[in-house]
Amino acid sequence: MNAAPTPGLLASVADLHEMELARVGGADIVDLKQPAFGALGAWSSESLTAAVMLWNAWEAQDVSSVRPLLSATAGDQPMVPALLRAAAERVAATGVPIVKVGLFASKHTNECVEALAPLASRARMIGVLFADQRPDFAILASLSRAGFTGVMIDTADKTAGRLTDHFDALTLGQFIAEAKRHGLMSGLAGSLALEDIATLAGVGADYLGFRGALCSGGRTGRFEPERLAQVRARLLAQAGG
Ligand SMILES: O=C[C@H](O)COP(=O)(O)O
Repeated sequence: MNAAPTPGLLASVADLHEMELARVGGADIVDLKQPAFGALGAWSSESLTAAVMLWNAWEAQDVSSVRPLLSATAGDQPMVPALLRAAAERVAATGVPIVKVGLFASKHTNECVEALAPLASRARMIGVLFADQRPDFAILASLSRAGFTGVMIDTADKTAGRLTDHFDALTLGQFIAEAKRHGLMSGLAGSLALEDIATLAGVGADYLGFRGALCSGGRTGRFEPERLAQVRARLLAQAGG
């Protein structure tokens, strides 16, 4: 059986300076998230607009290297269809190419996904599930029907352990296989640490997402280029087998 391809590295950043550090450090996806505002804390529209301008400038400045993808989180929103749609549309309106929307535990998840379908037809949307909220993976079919680009598992309560404390590699591999079956790009995140890479690099995810592991002083602390370099080196070393 062929080994799973090496997952890409998603680095969540809290400001434009960290955005540059993530690019220089080789992140494959630069994810605009304000960790001080929760699991999927959102940047302001003005900051997102500036980030899109910087991202476009990268394209113009350096055509030799591959520009990282750019995503942004829509905030820890209540699972009310109209509110979730408005939050996602605000982010998409700034020109950010990939919008990450948190699907927190709720009886209204399917309604929320349906409410996002019109936006998913014109913007690349990623639905974020939360391992510490025991998500129902049946939602993957709804995300696919609604036109979502991808799905990821993260953790909502950053004091309640890492992703690998909630799901083992076998379960995560089944989630990834189900996402692929539904044509969804897949990501794993949730207080991931260096030592999680060996466990997760082979489960077939398209990317692994990091924030806490990239910072000194925890996820709301200082982004450290050396930490990003360590995570990237560990990922690439896993590729080498
Ligand atoms: O999508 C990736 C998340 O930003 C991971 O953040 P975290 O390391 O604080 O759980």
